[in-house]
Amino acid sequence: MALVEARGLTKVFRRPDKAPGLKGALRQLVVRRFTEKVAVDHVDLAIDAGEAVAYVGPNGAGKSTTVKLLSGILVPTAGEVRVGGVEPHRDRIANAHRIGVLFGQRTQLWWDLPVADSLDVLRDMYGIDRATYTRRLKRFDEVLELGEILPSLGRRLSLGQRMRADLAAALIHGPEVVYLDEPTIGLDIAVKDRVRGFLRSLRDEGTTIMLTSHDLRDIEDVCRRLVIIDGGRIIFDGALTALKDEFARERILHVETAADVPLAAVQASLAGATVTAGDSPRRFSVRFNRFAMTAGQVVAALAGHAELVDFHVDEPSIEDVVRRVYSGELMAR
Ligand SMILES: Nc1ncnc2c1ncn2[C@@H]1O[C@H](COP(=O)(O)OP(=O)(O)OP(=O)(O)O)[C@@H](O)[C@H]1O
Repeated sequence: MALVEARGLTKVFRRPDKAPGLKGALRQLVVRRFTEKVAVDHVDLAIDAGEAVAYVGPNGAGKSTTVKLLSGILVPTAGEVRVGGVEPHRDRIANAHRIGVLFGQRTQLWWDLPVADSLDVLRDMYGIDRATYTRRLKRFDEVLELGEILPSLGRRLSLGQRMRADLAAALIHGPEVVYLDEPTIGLDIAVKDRVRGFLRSLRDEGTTIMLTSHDLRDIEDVCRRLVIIDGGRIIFDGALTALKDEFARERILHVETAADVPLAAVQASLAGATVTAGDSPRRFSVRFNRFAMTAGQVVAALAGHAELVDFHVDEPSIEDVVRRVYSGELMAR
């Protein structure tokens, strides 16, 4: 059985529909009207222990709502959810010991306490023994340079410092599953890299990770599986490489020639490809389907028009591919 399991998981929010002003308020007292928003719509998800899954989608897609359902903060409107066999919203305490949650936009540190005290409160709450606590803090310090921020009050931290402290707070009890929402937002490049390395090591030690990020480097570095949600529904669930392989048919050959070349003639010799002018008459690019023709064939066709000075082939980035799945241009599933 998967460690995290959701079947037909659905969350509908009801918001009172109130017209503005006193009249609207009075009318609402008499006839209560609501607008319903289906934030998560029949989501099926199974995550095995030790998997690292990226959970991505455009703004408002339903990512945070899913994480809140999985962490027991919200009660599902319909469907089932289990983490390690426990229904998170029914057994919040058992679930809290098992999971770690980081919401990039919110903190779980106490504003008026030094970070060290916040972590100490968590140590007490989770009943972590001193030796384990000290070992974990040492490790966090190595990766997150926690030592320097331990004496600072929660409210004095910069965004980057807060994120590092919050990561420590989310992981101090050694959770089996961690839900991380934008864990590298606001961090400088060097710290981002270290956090990613740290998440990879957690994954390799068997921690299950569900990662939400708009930074596709986070995803590529940490996760092998990608789940894309849009409009509350899962529109892709598979290996990152499968997404790339399935959809990244496109290759772009960038060319520089020794002499000006009439692009219409180039286009005519490359049926099925698209030729686009570059920033000079001797530079252009050819977009082609790598399953229909090879880069070698394209180069051979171009060599018939002019001497090639330089060329290189680009493949679409995963960011590009995901963007196209969102936009409906590439249909997955
Ligand atoms: N408490 C709530 N009451 C009413 N509607 C809500 C509530 N929480 C979320 N929604 C709506 O549900 C939808 C999904 O929101 P959610 O926060 O899960 O999206 P998200 O994918 O996490 O977006 P983002 O990337 O912007 O954080 C949105 O349309 C949002 O407005």
